[in-house]
Amino acid sequence: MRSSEVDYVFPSTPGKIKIERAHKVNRQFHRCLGIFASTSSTMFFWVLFVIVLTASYISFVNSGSRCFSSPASVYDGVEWQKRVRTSAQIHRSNGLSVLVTGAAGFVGTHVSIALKRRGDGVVGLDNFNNYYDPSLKKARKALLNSNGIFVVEGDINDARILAKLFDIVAFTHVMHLAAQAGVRYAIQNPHSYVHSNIAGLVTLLEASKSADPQPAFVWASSSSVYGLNTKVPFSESDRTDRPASLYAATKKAGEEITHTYNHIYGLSITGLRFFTVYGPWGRPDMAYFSFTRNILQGKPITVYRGKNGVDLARDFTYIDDIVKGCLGSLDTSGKSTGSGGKKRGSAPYRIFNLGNTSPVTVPTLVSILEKHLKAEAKKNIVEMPGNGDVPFTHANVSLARKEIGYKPTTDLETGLKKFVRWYLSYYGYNQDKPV
Ligand SMILES: O=C(O)[C@H]1O[C@H](OP(=O)(O)OP(=O)(O)OC[C@H]2O[C@@H](n3ccc(=O)[nH]c3=O)[C@H](O)[C@@H]2O)[C@H](O)[C@@H](O)[C@@H]1O
Repeated sequence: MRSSEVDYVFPSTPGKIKIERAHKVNRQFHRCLGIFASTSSTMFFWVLFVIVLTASYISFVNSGSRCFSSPASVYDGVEWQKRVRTSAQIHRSNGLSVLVTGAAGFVGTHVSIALKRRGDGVVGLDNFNNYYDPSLKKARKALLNSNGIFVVEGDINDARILAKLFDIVAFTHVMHLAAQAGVRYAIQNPHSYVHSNIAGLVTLLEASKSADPQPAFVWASSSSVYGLNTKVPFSESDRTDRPASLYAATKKAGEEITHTYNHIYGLSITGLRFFTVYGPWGRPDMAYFSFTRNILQGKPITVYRGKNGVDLARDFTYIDDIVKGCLGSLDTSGKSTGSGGKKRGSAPYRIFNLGNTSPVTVPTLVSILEKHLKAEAKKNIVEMPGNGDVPFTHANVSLARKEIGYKPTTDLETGLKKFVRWYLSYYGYNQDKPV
């Protein structure tokens, strides 16, 4: 991969490559200088030296500042700090103060608003990357702002911004929803999964364990960790060592990584295995969303089918149920026990399935959409390609019910009706906004 491509894919990766490149330029410059000095007058040499050194310094500073998603000065402003503090303010007794990563994402937006509405303090963090249409993320940000939630534009890989945020606010909880999502996209861009779901996770855990007081940490794992399991429904104690995609592997790695931070530093950890979450303000890369767009535009949709003509099925879970699961997890998370890099006792480590408990096939999903959209889909049925998909998912949520009071209440028919209503109000029948 060319370096320009690396810069594009990883906008916030600390700029080791660039800094090294700047040093290399300096070294080459000094080598040339030696040759040049021997043949020129001292005066000319020093004038040239000062000019070139200045240019070299400016170039170095510029390359350094590009290495981070945002210059530090943006975060140091009095006005900026005031916005962070105001957004984090708690307006109920025993309320929480939550740092929500991926706040301008689908689940992040809904969870942030639900927390704010019940009087908790919320500060959002989002890098607004272009995995899917950033204008949808900007629209979600506007919605969050109108609910009194400030979303900081920054990346979970940027340790400086994280340290700054923990410096300004004593967060009681981190709700970590920022991730590279999507099962099949991992074939095209594997490194983006490692960058966000592993490197970014570790950077955020480092900041969380160093914070004083340490927050409790609740984060989004995925139903995809069950991989090639055939035992249904999926329970938390089932095997998760046979992932079918790199996406699933990074989520499984996240479960192991968070365990070490729980073990060594006493961070309270709750991992939530989300099962194909859908609903208003959803993700355009997901099947229910792209099918809706194509059906309305009269374009064909591709429906994958499993081996021997078996339909694929998903335990599609409505966003409002997921939000209840997230809030229930935050409320019951228990305290972290560490400070100054040492733990004082054991802290909770929990993993819960958040699913709907009633899988629906993909062709049924399509016919529900056809009904709500009053339009027929042009179906192109093909065998499921070997790109990371699993044939079915099905959640057992008894543990989540017992521990956090989770009880899904929205069936796919009802949830899709709400989604379609939102879709038409947001994009209109003519769909003049990009998706
Ligand atoms: O629950 C999860 O763990 C995962 O759920 C979704 O992943 P997925 O279930 O694959 O959701 P979709 O991409 O919406 O696909 C749903 C179903 O439609 C099928 N599909 C998808 C796309 C398409 O063009 N045609 C098609 O038939 C897929 O094979 C799958 O069976 C999310 O995209 C992941 O981020 C999340 O972690």
